[in-house]
Amino acid sequence: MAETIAIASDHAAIDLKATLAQWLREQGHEVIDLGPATADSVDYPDYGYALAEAVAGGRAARGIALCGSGIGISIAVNRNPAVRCALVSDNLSARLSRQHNDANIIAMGARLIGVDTAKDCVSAFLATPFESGRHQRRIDKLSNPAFAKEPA
Ligand SMILES: O=C(CO)[C@H](O)[C@H](O)[C@H](O)COP(=O)(O)O
Repeated sequence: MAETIAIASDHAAIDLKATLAQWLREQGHEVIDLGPATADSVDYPDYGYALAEAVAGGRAARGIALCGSGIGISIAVNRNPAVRCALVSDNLSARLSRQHNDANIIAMGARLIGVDTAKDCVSAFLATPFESGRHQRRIDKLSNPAFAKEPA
């Protein structure tokens, strides 16, 4: 199913961002590229916050966050309470981010994984449904920490 997908990076992942954006468009998805547009050094929070807002505000159904390791931009987007971003590095972690965590953004590190692995992660992220059930209860606790219980 074609979706609107927002994508953002820092300078370290600009080539991977362009490759994934083109590949997703070839599959019929609408891609909102939130930048950066050049390889000049930038700060990942600037782009991560814009990506989080695009997904949280409904402009995009899902998001892809990229930086050198994926760590910095995943921290940035997860500061938005409507975001559940998972840092993934293979097909299984991408699938689990959907099945168990209902992730609406995945983050990947362009300096850590290759293009084929990144595409595999994105394919799994887009194709895998949320399993709900017990996982919904846990996600509810992420949305509202007041639902959480004192650990026994
Ligand atoms: O956030 C990161 C590390 O946790 C990312 O890998 C960044 O892309 C990285 O810090 C950028 O580093 P650079 O030396 O400024 O290219």
